[in-house]
Amino acid sequence: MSCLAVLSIGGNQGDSLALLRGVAEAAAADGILRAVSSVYATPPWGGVEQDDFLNAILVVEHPSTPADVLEWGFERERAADRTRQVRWGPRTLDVDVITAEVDGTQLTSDDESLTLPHPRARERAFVLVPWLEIDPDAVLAGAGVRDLIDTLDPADVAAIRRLDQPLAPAGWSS
Ligand SMILES: Nc1ncnc2c1ncn2[C@@H]1O[C@H](COP(=O)(O)OP(=O)(O)OP(=O)(O)O)[C@@H](O)[C@H]1O
Ligand SMILES: Nc1nc2c(c(=O)[nH]1)N=C(CO)CN2
Repeated sequence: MSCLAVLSIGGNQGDSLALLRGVAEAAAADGILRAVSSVYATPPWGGVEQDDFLNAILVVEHPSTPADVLEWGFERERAADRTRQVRWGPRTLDVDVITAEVDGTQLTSDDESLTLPHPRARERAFVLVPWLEIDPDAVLAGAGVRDLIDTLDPADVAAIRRLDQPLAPAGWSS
C-alpha cells in the first residue's frame, strides 16, 4: 500500500520556524516529501489565549498505511519534545493528518485515533489557506477547499500572513 497524505504542521512554542523546517527536512530525508507550502503566521484558533502560530502544509507519499503516516507525525512531535497540556493550547509542534488517499480515493474513518478527513480541518483557515496555495484544486470530503475558504469568516482568512521564509529543505525540488 502507498498513501498520499496532506499534513498540517504548526506550533507556537520554541523556534517554530526551525521546528517546521525540521519536519520538512525529515520528510525529505525519508524520501516521502511531495509538496510544501509557504509558512504562515496565524492567529490562534480554538478560543485559548496564546501566541500566534506558524503553520504550513506538507504533502507526503508514504509507502505504507495512513496509521503509519500518523505514527510518523507522532515521531516528529516527540522529536520536538511535544507535551499535551491544554486542548488547543500552546505546543512546540502539532502534526495533523488532514486527508489520506489510497489508489486515488480519499479515505474516510471514524476511528478516534485517526479520524479522516480531519474533522475540524474545514473550519481552519490555517489549514485551508496554505493547502490552496499548493493545490488550487484541493478537495476535502467532496468540497473544494477554495469554496470552503469562502464559508469562513473573511476576517479570519485575512488575518493569516504568508511569510517570506522558505520551508522546503535547500536543494529539494518536487
Ligand atoms: N486526522 C488526525 N490527525 C492527527 N491526529 C488525529 C487524527 N484523528 C484523530 N487523531 C488523534 O487525535 C489525538 C489528539 O491529537 P492532538 O493532541 O494533536 O489534538 P489537538 O491538536 O489538540 O486537536 P485537534 O485534533 O483539534 O487538532 C491523537 O492521539 C490522535 O490519535
Ligand atoms: N492558528 C492555529 N491555531 C491553532 C493551532 C494551529 O496549528 N494554528 N493548533 C491548535 C491545536 O490543535 C489550536 N489552535
